[in-house]
Amino acid sequence: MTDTAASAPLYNRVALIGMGLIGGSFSLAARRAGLVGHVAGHARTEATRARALELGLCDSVHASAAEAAADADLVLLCVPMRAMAPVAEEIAPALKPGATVSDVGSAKGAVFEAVAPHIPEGVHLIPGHPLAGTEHSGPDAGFAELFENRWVILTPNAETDPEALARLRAAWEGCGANVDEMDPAHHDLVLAVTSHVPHAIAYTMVGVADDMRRVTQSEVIKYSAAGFRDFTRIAASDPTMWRDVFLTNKDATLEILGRFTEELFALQRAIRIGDGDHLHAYFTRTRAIRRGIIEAGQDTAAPDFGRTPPKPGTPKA
Ligand SMILES: NC(=O)C1=CN([C@@H]2O[C@H](COP(=O)(O)OP(=O)(O)OC[C@H]3O[C@@H](n4cnc5c(N)ncnc54)[C@H](O)[C@@H]3O)[C@@H](O)[C@H]2O)C=CC1
Ligand SMILES: O=C(O)C(=O)Cc1ccc(O)cc1
Repeated sequence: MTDTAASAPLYNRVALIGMGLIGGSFSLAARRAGLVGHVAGHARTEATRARALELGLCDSVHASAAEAAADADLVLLCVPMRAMAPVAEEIAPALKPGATVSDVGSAKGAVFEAVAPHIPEGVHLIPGHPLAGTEHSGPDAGFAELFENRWVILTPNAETDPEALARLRAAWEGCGANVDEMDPAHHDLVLAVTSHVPHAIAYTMVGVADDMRRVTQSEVIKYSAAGFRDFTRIAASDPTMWRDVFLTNKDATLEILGRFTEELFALQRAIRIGDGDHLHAYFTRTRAIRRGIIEAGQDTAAPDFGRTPPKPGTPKA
């Protein structure tokens, strides 16, 4: 990263539309690596704008998203999924020819559908998704190390300008991420399996436990083992963000939830009829999958996916 810092920034002016966990983390990482020049930030409330300046997430703050986007070389949409379309419509007239518009939203088909109609000729739209986050939100949640050794998926298409794509890829790599490209529909299915449905399960399980708690008082929380505590962490994620994820990745989520429910019913039946062979065979298969992941060295994201931000001044590992 020292080399990058010494060279010219990849983007002279960046507009961050939304300065919460992901927008704030991108800014801290990109500024630390010298990848960006001036960062103009937009947030809806005066309190967030003031806090973002205080935390050094941006150089200037703007009450209007269009004002922040004006003259920017990169406009990064870091808002909840269903805010993408209104924001794109608002900034469209201000976009500079040759600029890149990207985003960090958790579903990719919906972003393209919502944003592309507003993007003027000569502006490059390259949707993206960092597979990194925590259950925290808002400007104080951001930290520069969030993307280190995490995947960022970009979803370009046949018309995407190769130079604009290479520059965006370099920006995320400069933030410490590994970058892959994917078709948006494939991305949405993969993420439904690996992130969206697991969140739905966590939300449901915590809801069930909460109902139980009314019967057992505090026992559910008091005696919960690590698995359930992880569920409570995930279920503490931002309700607006996750409402939007499920509503905008509807088809893939319903497809995977359907398959999940079928498997769950089969498991439920095996327990009811005492089919130990079914249970044993199922658990043997899933254990082999986990071991395969570890043996292939692909378990890099798991141990601290929801790690807490390092304290200011903590030396980098
Ligand atoms: N939280 C996570 O772990 C991850 C989130 N994402 C995606 O990143 C995006 C942002 O998420 P976070 O940074 O976690 O959220 P956040 O809640 O921390 O920040 C969102 C920002 O958007 C602003 N905002 C909300 N609605 C807006 C609107 N209608 N117009 C303008 N600004 C608006 C908020 O004021 C805030 O500054 C979402 O699309 C989410 O799906 C992607 C990867 C991980
Ligand atoms: O905190 C966790 O466990 C996460 O799963 C973070 C996360 C949330 C949403 C995404 O689109 C990507 C990553």
